[in-house]
Amino acid sequence: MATRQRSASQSRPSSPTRPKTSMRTRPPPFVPSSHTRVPSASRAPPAPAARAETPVDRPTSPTKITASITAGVKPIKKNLAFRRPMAPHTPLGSRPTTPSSPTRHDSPAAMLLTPHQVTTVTSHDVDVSVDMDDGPMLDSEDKVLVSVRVRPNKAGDGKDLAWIVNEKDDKIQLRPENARSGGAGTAEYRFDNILTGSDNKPIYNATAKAHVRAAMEGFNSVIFAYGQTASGKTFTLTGDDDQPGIIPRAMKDVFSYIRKHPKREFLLRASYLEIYNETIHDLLSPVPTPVQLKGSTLVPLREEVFTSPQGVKEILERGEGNRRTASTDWNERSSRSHSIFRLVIESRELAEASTPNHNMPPATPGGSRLYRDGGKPVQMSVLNLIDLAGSEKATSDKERTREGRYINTSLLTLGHVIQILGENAAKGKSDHVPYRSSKLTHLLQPCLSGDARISVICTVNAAPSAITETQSTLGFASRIKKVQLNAEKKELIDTEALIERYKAEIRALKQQLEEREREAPAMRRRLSLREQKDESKAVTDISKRINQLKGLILTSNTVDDNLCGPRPVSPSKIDFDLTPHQLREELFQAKRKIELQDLQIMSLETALEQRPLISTDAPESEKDKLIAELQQQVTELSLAARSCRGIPVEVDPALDGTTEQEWTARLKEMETAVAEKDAYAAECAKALEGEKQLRVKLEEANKAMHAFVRDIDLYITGKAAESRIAKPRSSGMGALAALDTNKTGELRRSSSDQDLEKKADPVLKRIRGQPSLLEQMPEELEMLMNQDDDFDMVPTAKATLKGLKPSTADKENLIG
Ligand SMILES: Nc1ncnc2c1ncn2[C@@H]1O[C@H](COP(=O)(O)OP(=O)(O)OP(=O)(O)O)[C@@H](O)[C@H]1O
Repeated sequence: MATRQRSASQSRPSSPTRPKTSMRTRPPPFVPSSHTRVPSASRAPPAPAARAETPVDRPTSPTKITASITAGVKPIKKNLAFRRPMAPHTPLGSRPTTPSSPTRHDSPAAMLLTPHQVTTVTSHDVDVSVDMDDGPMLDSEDKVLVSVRVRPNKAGDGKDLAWIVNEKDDKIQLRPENARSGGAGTAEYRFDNILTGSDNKPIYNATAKAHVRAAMEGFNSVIFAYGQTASGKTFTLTGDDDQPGIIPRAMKDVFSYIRKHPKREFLLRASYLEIYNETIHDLLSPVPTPVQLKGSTLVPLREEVFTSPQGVKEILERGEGNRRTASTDWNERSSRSHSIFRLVIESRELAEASTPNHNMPPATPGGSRLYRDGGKPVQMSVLNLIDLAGSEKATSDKERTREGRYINTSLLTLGHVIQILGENAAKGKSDHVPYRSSKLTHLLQPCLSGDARISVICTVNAAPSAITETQSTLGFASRIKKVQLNAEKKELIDTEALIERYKAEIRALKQQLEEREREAPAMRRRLSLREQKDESKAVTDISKRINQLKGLILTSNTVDDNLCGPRPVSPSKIDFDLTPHQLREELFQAKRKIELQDLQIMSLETALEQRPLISTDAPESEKDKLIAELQQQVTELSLAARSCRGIPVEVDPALDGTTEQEWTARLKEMETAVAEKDAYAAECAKALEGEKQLRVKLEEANKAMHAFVRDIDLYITGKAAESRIAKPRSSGMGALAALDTNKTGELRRSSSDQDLEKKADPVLKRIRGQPSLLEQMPEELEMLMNQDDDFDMVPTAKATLKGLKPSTADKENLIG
């Protein structure tokens, strides 16, 4: 089974302590907190006691620093598919292979929430040609809208179907020839809609459009798909690129509705859950965490504010990526969990800025600040879009069978609850309804008990092989039709709505800004250049925050259901009916605004110089990557710093061994490099030793040569002495010169030498009888000349010595 393992490094970090900040402190960047307690779908306005932690700090403390939700969280791969890719339209009854476990795709990027989520990319391309206001109205609002969608057969001709499908009259009936094989009768079923085909647009228009509109108008609404596995629930709810399902179409309509209601402002936030094996999981949480159902409150639950179709697309994409799916015997990508996409819609009439509501009662502690501020009540509703897991028979895979048991049990409980509710409504009873028997019914309790408008799309497989399952689904559809609803609009007159908190924060920040603005001229004289820069930065940050908060609140001017991102607000027009005094006042205000903008420009320039490593609208995955890298660096540097200071370093388990692994690898690399260098050094030493030996040999050869030369000199000197006539010849011109001359065959004796020789004739005669010194060349020199081919230098030395060795002719010349 694919379980979500929570490593130490993935554990949620504790929020850092909030630093105390003075009034001059730069306000924090807007980062809604990750987990927000939400009211249950039906109990939309939270009771003050169970007040939700909201995605922002309280308006009264705009300078508080909110912890980044992703601190310490490992980045997780982002799943790029918006919707899980649908398996190719499987022929009915075909059996794809079964993998070992369901996938909870690697949780995608842990995110830093930005106020706009994603606002700049092109809007989700959904073809919704029917305007929301032109869509169908709910005819019987106290009843569940029940539709049956028949999945087309492989050929698409409806020929081999076991059911007679009458779309025109919204009837479905088992063919008589199939009645026996299914063990069922041929009773006719009638519902609000019987739909066929693969086009998702008519399905959306018939089953969901009115409910989305109701949600925008302040009613809690639920749309869910129920049916046997592989009957087309996910295809209906999510769809694919060619056929967007109910969820993307609904989101498109939400923006379309805002666009068409210029007198209201809206705040949208989304969460995405799944119930897998009776445990609720938050599909938007970067760290897989089970969500607890406390009463009707889900904790912890991540809610994300979004401001554009692209923003919600990104949320859906992430949630879809985290859903557990697996291949079963019937469906290649079977949902193994019930998934619930929740959209909280807050809206209220735009207040006329210049007309405070003086008629309202004064604010009392714990009472409504709304009246004091001239605000209007806030409508709050929840739209739940639910894709239930499919009921199924035991499969060939153990794990799938176990999941199937959980799925079937919770669906049975849902059926049971629906039956009791139907009976209670029909017979005017109030029997106990076992909502808490399963997580699904517990979660849906507020809606099922009547406080929501409900639309159910029962998907069926009309093949003869699935008659029993189809009958069971149609039975469920019939039972839920009997449930009585009593949904009412929720209007909050208190200030707990998020939209009001944002508004209050905007007011507080604006006040701060005005104060600063008033003090600005005096301050400029008093402050140093650096302080002035800081001041201007603080001012810019406040205005930035104001703009961020304003950006979260949507109006018809700021949203576009088709284009990318919010539109700029159109400039206000000049009213020529104003008196000169009023115009002067406006002019004065405009001048002040310009001054303020100058200040902002200065601060923006400073900010530009110190701009962050990554742009704020970079994809979440990049931000997460950068955060992870920086965290890694911080950890490594702090470890290094500790070890430098001699503090024993304990390896942080949160590092998950990665640093240690990295350093071990580096150490190995260095050891290899050292070993290579050692080997090279040993080779060098060996070569040096060889060189030394060569030098010794050369020195020996040198000595031998000198001895030889000395002998020659001695011989010549001796000859001169013996002649007793001439002075001895200098050794410089002695043997070597003589030998050189001799070598060229041009040994010339001077006439005076010849004379001397004649005079020394008796001595010469004596010497001639003895062996020549030249013939007495030392043996080792001879050896050296003939051996030692090992070294480069030897041939040179050898050549020199060979050059020195006189030839027989030379010797004869010399002696003779
Ligand atoms: N109306 C339809 N037209 C064309 N293809 C369809 C239709 N309904 C379902 N399919 C195809 O049938 C397959 C199974 O559909 P899907 O996954 O939506 O079933 P499911 O009811 O959600 O199953 P599970 O409960 O196992 O998750 C998909 O490949 C889907 O594309």
